[in-house]
Amino acid sequence: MTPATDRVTTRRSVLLHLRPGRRSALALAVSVAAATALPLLAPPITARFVDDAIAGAGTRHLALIALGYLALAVAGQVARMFTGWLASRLAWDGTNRLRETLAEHALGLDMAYHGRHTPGEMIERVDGDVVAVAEFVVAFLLDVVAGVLLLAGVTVIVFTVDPRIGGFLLVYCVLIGFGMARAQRLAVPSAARGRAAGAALFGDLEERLAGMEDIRANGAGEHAVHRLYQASSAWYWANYRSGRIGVGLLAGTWVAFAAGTAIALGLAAWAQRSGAITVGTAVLLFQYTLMVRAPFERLIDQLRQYQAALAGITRIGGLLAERRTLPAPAVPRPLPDTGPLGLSLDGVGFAYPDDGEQVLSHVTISLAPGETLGLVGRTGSGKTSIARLVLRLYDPTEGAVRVGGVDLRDADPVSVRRRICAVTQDVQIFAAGVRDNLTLFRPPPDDRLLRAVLEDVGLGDWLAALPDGLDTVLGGVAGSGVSGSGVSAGEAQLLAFARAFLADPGLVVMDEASSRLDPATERRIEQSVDRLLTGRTGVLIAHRLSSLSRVDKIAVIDGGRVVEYGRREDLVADPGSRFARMLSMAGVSR
Ligand SMILES: Nc1ncnc2c1ncn2[C@@H]1O[C@H](COP(=O)(O)OP(=O)(O)OP(=O)(O)O)[C@@H](O)[C@H]1O
Repeated sequence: MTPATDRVTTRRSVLLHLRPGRRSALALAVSVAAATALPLLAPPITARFVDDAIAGAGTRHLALIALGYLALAVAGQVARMFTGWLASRLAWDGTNRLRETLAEHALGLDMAYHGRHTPGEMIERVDGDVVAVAEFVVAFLLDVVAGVLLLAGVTVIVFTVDPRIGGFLLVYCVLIGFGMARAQRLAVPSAARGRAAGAALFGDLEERLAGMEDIRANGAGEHAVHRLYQASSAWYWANYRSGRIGVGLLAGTWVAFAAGTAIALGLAAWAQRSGAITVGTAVLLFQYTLMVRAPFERLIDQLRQYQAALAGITRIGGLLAERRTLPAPAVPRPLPDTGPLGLSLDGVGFAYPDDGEQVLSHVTISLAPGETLGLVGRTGSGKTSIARLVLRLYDPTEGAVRVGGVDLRDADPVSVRRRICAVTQDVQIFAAGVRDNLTLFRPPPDDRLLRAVLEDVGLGDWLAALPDGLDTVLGGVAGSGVSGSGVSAGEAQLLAFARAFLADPGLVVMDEASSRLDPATERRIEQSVDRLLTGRTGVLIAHRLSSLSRVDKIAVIDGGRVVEYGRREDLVADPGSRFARMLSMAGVSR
């Protein structure tokens, strides 16, 4: 497929989401036709009024014509308002469908994709671009379709009244339309640059806000403000350039219209003088010439929205065309439905797709169902990367990761998400009720079970202190800059354990919290870790060597390789082992 046909296909796939139902489309077509036809009937009434007035018609007769004109004007306005209402309702229905598809698609994309795009950029795509498209669809129906129909109607009528003036109007409309189409080609890329600069600014802003605590604590405020200044300035200049093009186009059309109206008026006056038409018909022709101006002006007004929408549709299409790099298995195999799951990594090698740099090599580890493994190693050694492979956020570039005897590349993704659970140190608390925060928006089990789980992880008193119990809306982690009903870092960790207990997985991957917690919370977390690992297979990325007292096996990772691997008690008993040396250096009792 060529890039051009590719672009057409992706645009079509976006527009298909916006297609209304048959009945709505019919209602819209009728109201657009009425909103266009009614104003076209007005000039003949004015012409009649002028001719009858010149011929000396009575006041009553003229008043009736004037009333007819008024009724027509009101009916035209009503039709236009109804079209506007219907068009925006249908556009929002369509764009909501599109937003849903986009959000679902984006959530299904790999971590590799999300690593390349900031959350702010995704928000701009799923919301900003979709809004631009919605606004354009409304404008397209009201101003573009209705405008083009009106132009066609005016030309046909003027042709039948006076073919010479009709011919002039046709040439004039074609020239203006051609000029605008050329101008649009000039304007679309500059509008696209404006929106891309906007997306970059919002992406930056989102990242800075999310990292507020680190930025403040490390005195990086000045740098952050400078980056924002650069992004805002790029946005300003991109918009300034596209605005300048828009203003230039508007000025150009004004001049073209003034010239066209003057010529049409001259032609009408000449035709009337030569006796070909009446004064009323000359007024009618003049009115029709004026009518041409409004749709063209609205068209050029919409050009900016059209550019934004076209650029938006292209980017939305690009996002929809984005495919997972993790291939779906041809015949998905479910992981064992119950009980702990065995885990084996056989000769695993891995490089992140973005930079292709080898971060893991020849990693071979195996855990029987119910066994637990502690991963230790310096920062950047590859522990998190191993965890990501076990969660199938990426596929290994060499070797295989098997869970419950099933190669994760062949495993049914639904059962992978159900049977393997991650407890990370970066716990996301959603601005939602406690219930939804525990079940992650899945249908909640019985409240008694939720309370029991919270009690078990040591959050019983916390729940009792909440104003609305399980219905209390949480807003964020304390100190994260997000307002909310006080969830401390420790409580957030405990909530993550409660989530894991509710999910009841067969394999748990845990990234131990490296942040300092008070001793009481730390004890509660340790107890929760113990209970969560009981009867389950577990991989624990430990930042404190003392946490490893509970695991069966230890793998010491260095530079992406397993440099030591064995049963914990064997390694502890061997004074020459790296692990034993690490324990003595850290002063941790064995
Ligand atoms: N998304 C990514 N894209 C590219 N490279 C990455 C990515 N994440 C990590 N890396 C690189 O992979 C290597 C291993 O990182 P990893 O996060 O697995 O180490 P770690 O042992 O978990 O470190 P830490 O203890 O600091 O969390 C590092 O060199 C890191 O820079």
